[in-house]
Formats: sequence, C-alpha cells, structure tokens
Amino acid sequence: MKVIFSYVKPYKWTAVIALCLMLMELFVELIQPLIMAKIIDDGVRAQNQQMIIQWGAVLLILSFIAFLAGVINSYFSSHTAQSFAFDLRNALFEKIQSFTLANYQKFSTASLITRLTNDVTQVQTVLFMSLRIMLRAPLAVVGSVVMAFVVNAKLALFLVIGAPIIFVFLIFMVAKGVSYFGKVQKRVDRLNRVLQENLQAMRLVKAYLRGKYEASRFEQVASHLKVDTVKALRTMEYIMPVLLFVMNMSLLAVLWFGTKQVATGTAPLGDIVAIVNYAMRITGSFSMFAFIIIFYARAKASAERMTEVLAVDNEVESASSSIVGASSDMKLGELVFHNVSFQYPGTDATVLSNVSFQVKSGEKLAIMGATGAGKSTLLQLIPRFYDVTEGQIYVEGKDVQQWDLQELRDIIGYVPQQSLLFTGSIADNVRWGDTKAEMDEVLNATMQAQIHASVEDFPSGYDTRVGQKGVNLSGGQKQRLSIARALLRKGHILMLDDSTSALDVKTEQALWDALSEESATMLVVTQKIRTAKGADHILLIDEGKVVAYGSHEDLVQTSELYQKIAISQQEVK
Ligand SMILES: Nc1ncnc2c1ncn2[C@@H]1O[C@H](COP(=O)(O)OP(=O)(O)OP(=O)(O)O)[C@@H](O)[C@H]1O
Repeated sequence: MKVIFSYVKPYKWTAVIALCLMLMELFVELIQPLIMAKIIDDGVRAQNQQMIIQWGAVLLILSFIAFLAGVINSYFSSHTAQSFAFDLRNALFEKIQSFTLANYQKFSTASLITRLTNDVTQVQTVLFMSLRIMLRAPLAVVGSVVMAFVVNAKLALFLVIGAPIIFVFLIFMVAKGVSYFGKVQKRVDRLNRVLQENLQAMRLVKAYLRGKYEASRFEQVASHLKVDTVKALRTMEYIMPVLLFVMNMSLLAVLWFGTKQVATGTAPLGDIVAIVNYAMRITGSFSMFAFIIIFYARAKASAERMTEVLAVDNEVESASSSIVGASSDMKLGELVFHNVSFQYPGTDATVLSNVSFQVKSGEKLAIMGATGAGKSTLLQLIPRFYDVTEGQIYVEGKDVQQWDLQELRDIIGYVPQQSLLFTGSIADNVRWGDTKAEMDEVLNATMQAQIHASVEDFPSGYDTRVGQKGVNLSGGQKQRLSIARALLRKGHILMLDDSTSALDVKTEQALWDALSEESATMLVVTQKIRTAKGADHILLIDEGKVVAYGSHEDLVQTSELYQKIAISQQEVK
C-alpha cells in the first residue's frame, strides 16, 4: 500500500482540501443534534418563537454549508483519485516497457492487463470513496464517542468498553479479506487469460468447431471466480452482526446503568437520551464498515499485485555498464560469439552449448538447424533480450554487456519469427522502426522489402488501415512490412528470424537480391537451402551445438547433416 500510495503525494493538497471539506460535513452532522436540542429546549419548550427562527436559521445555513462542502469535496476527491490512477497506470506501463523478457515470462499477459486496469481501478475507487465518504464512518464513530464523553463521561465509558474486541476483530477481518480478495484477483487474471486466448484464436476455434469446448472452459474459470468472490463476500458478512451485537450490548449497559443514575438523581434524563442518540449514530456508522473493509481489503490485494510489478528488478538492464561508445578498432556490424552457453532463466535445460563463430562486417550468415535447435534463442542473445549463461558476445569489438543497452539495440534491425503489426496505417507501421523517417525513406525500405507494389495496389495506399494484429493483410505482406520496418532502422546488424517463410519463390528471390545491396551484417535464420546458398557462410546448429560452419559448397562436402537437408530439398548442387 505504501509504495502505491506514494503516488498520491503530488496531489496531497487536493486530498487535504477534500478531507477538510469532509470533516466540515461531519462537523455539521455531529452538532445537528445539539442544535435540535436547543430548538426544543430554548424554543419549543420555552415557547420562544424568536429562538426557533434563530436556531432554525443556523441549522439551515449549516446544512447549506455542508451541502456546498459535499459538492466541492466531490470535485477534489475525484480530481485526486483520477490523477493518482493516471500516474500509477503510466508508471506501471513504463515499468513493463523496461521488463526483460525473463520478467515478461514471470507474469502472464492477462495478469499484467488486469493489474493495469482492474487493480488500478480498485485502488482508485477506495481513494475516492475514502476522501468522499468512507473515512467519514470511522470519524463519525470517534466524534460520537467524544461527544458522548462531553455529555456524560461515566455512561460514555460503556460505549468504549467493547472497543478492544471490535479492534481485534476488524484487524482479523481485514487480513482475511486481503487474502480472499487476493485470490479473487487471481481468478480475474485467469478469466482474462482464457478470454484473451479465445479471442486471439477465434479462427482456430471456428475451424476446429471448438466453440462449445471453449464456452465450457470459460464457464469453468467464471464459476471459480464466482465461488471465490461469494466466499470472500460471505466472510465479510460476519462483520455487521458482530459489530451490531457488541454495540447493542454496550447500549443495554448504558440503559441499565443510566436508568439507575436517573433513579438516584446523579444524571439528568437528557444525558441518557443524548448518549443513546450518539450510540445509534455509532451503530449506523458501523453498518458502513462491512463495505469499507470489503473495498479496503480488495484494494490492498490489488495494491500488493501492483507493487509486485513496480518492484521487479530488471537484471539485464541494471547490469548495463556506463561505458558508452564503441572501441577504436571497431568494424561496423562485426559480431563474435565466444564459447556461448545459455539456459533460459528458471530452467535447467541447456539451449545453447559452447557456441563460437564470427561474422565479419557486412557479411551474410545463414543460421540453419532443426526446429528447437536454438536458432531464435541465438539471435535474441545479441540485443540482450537475455544474457548469456557462459561465454561472451562481442558486437563491433565490445562485449554486449558493456554496451549501453539503447545504443546496442539502436544498431540492430530485428524481424521476429512472428510478424507483428499495430493498429494504424501501413505508413505508421513501417515508420514504427524509425518515427523520424521521411516518406522517401519509408518508400526506399518498402521497395527493398518488395512490398511497395502491393501497398500501391491498395485503394488507400500507404494510408490503408491495418486491422488488429494485421488481420486484413496476408502472411507474406505482414512479413515484408516487418522487414521494411527493420530496414528503416538502418542498423549495422540485420537479423531475420525465418521472416520469409510465407513468400513465393520469385518474391523471395527479388527480396534477397535487393538485400544483397545492404551494407549491414545480416543474420538470417532459415530452413531453406536455397536461401542459405546465397549467404557468405552457413552456421548449422543441432541441439544447441554448432555442428558445421562454412559455405554451401564446403558443407555439402563436409557435413552429413547438411547433405541430408540438401538432399531432402533437392538442392545438392
Ligand atoms: N522463453 C523460453 N523459455 C524457456 N525455454 C524456451 C523459451 N523459448 C524457447 N525455449 C526452448 O529453447 C529451445 C530452442 O528454442 P528456439 O526457439 O531457439 O528454437 P529454434 O531453433 O528457433 O526453433 P524453430 O525453428 O522451431 O523456431 C527449445 O527447446 C525451446 O523449448
């Protein structure tokens, strides 16, 4: 809660104003009985109309002030809560942007979405409600007790006799509530995950006629959410009866001893009436407590989940040293792997084992190997999506761990295996690679990526809207747009992870011809011997180990595995 509520700090003054206004409302509420008493004693009973008008006017003015305070309080409370939520959401989003891939894997996407939306809203609601009404209930209890002491301290003592029991009970219920509502939020995560997966796989669901199966999967997580929420709310239902029982016992004691005091003449009847009145107010405020605890417990659980995100330590980033710039003997785009071994964080399977190779400036390296051999993993180590477990990777003569991370990633153009596009125009999507690029640079990139002609054929050309995840584009179009986006970066190293799998032979050949003019060093993961043939060297990986390295002509002679692949693709020559 502490970390999360530090985001209220910039708005502390609006929060303080809201609190003061709320106190003003409470003050009016608490002195209302006294004024009523005045009207009855000095006005009605004394038959003094002047007094009735005078105190009536005071009551009216105070009520109007309370009304105004309420309206202005609403304004300040919502300003504070909305601004707080805005800042918190942005902070969470920024933190997530800085996550290492290993950290992404720790949280599921659905859980991160819930944390950024639902969890923020829970805390925002509690903040607003606290400033507006929720804090009023406990303060009204305290105020009523104080007023009761002012009226008759001996009788008022009976009102606080149950306080320790109530205090311990409330702490117990908050702890229970936090644990139960923490579970509820996890259930919300799961529900979102099933929903997200289902919506993303809608085509598959239809093709496999899995609508009913998916509906039952959803129903299952929805019913878990329902059961856990009901359990949490049922537990909270004990709050009211327990508080009311303790309060009613106190009230009985006040009446019992109060009657005795009246009988012996030690207290006026008015005192008992007033104390009973305050006791009723306390009881009334207690009826709010169940809601307060539910809201508070839920918000606390949400706050803990958000703190988890904000507290993430991004090991890769923090390891980045302050040495900036390249070494003097650097060659643009030169890359060296030296005895690199790698295991994914939290796993014990060795994905890459003792990998060593070198790619000279401007060279083209094709990386081949069976599925799961470790090709994509190898590429991801270069921009430090993950850090090597053993060995070193040198880019332009400098260990990647000594590069300023931004500078390192700035010189790398990366096209992942799965083409990802964003909602927006085609031009926006290409420009995503370099937001400052001019239109002629965009055109250069799209021409090189062999997508320009297709874009021109669209009725709106470069302004064509790309649907969610590029639904309105073909697989090959998406791949070529992703390549254009990477080319626009004009990096020293271009990494293509099986990014031409959806292209026809002619288009692919045209693309490689265009890319052969590129001065960047190129790493191309491919399954096709035809593509590998055009590379300067081929790196063949099997189960994370380098099993062959050389040109196509060399490997056809020397590597049995390469020969097998070549024969299967009828590309032995
Ligand atoms: N994020 C991850 N966490 C843990 N293990 C992973 C992760 N990504 C991949 N692996 C494992 O690492 C191994 C190599 O995967 P990688 O994706 O690098 O293979 P690949 O050669 O690119 O395969 P493909 O040609 O099918 O894309 C696989 O055994 C895979 O299960």
